[in-house]
Amino acid sequence: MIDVTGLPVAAGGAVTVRVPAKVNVRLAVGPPRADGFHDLVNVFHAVSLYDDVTAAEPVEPGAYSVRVTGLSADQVPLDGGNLAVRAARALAAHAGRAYGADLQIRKAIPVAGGMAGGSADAAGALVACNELWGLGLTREELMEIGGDIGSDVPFALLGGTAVGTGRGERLAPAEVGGRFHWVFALAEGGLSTAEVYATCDRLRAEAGVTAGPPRANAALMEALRAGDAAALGRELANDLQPAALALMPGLAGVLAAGRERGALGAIVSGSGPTCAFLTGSAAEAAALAAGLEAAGVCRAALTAYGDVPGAAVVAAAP
Ligand SMILES: C[C@](O)(CO)[C@H](O)COP(=O)(O)OP(=O)(O)OC[C@H]1O[C@@H](n2ccc(N)nc2=O)[C@H](O)[C@@H]1O
Ligand SMILES: Nc1ncnc2c1ncn2[C@@H]1O[C@H](COP(=O)(O)OP(=O)(O)OP(=O)(O)O)[C@@H](O)[C@H]1O
Repeated sequence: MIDVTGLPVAAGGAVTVRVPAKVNVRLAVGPPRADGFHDLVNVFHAVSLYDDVTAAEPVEPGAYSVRVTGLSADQVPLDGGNLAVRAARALAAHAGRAYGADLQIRKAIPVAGGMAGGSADAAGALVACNELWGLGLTREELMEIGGDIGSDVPFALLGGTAVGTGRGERLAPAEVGGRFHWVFALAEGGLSTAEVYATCDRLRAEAGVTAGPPRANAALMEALRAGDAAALGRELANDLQPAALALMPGLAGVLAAGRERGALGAIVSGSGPTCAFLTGSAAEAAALAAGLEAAGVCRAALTAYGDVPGAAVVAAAP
């Protein structure tokens, strides 16, 4: 592992929180709002790819530092723009105290990949610092603070499967009747979430389409409830997919490669460019991942299952 900052590891107490990635099994996007965001019906599903966030005593009193290791660590900002640092600062401001923290992030969630890796790190920092500083805030209170950092942050705290409305920050947990097995094909490079939403608006305008309010899908919710992978595969839908494909045309070939190899469903994950494939079992997922890698259509193909719980403390040292 590479320590990209070379900062010393802080002495004293430390709390480590594990946070899952997400895939959106339905992402229905309404027209742009006056504040620049879009109303959504966003069915989040947490999957077993995790970032670990450790919060320790600050290197200097009141200071925030961050070190990042793991997958594409060199693409993650190390200044105040890091979403984990922003979240820790927001929590300290909420508490009205000048705490400071030394944050360590071990990344396994692709950066700028449409799987909410940055949001996961923000959620991890909120849970870890809440514990480190002994604040005792509830998960609901942390979700409120997290919603101001990013639309996906409250879900990273909640986990499981949930329907997000508003910007995606208002969550209602959904029932899931079984384990779903996924393959995630990682792309070279990332996509900017804001640019993908803007491209969605542009493509709709060019096609003369006026988007109505985003709508739920009863058949999808029933497939989740029944644990029926074949039915879920048929109902997967992402309104941002045409925009992601317009910005990265090669993704169409990745989706086709997964379908040809028997995936039950193939979709761009969130704002992309990661492509998600649903399969019928862990063995099918492993075979599909190997097939996609052998075909050379992606940077790497990872297997994971869902759903899994949201941000949780996995280690704490006094
Ligand atoms: C694509 C998804 O990942 C699906 O879960 C999310 O909608 C994006 O969530 P996120 O990365 O947390 O995004 P935010 O940090 O809240 O917003 C980044 C940018 O995405 C656009 N954005 C985001 C959410 C939303 N409901 N409407 C939007 O138009 C806005 O341009 C915004 O400035
Ligand atoms: N801790 C962090 N981890 C990853 N990216 C971060 C972090 N903090 C800030 N960023 C910035 O945020 C950008 C988006 O990162 P992120 O990995 O959250 O994208 P994403 O997975 O596409 O998110 P989403 O699915 O929520 O749209 C990155 O390009 C990076 O510059």
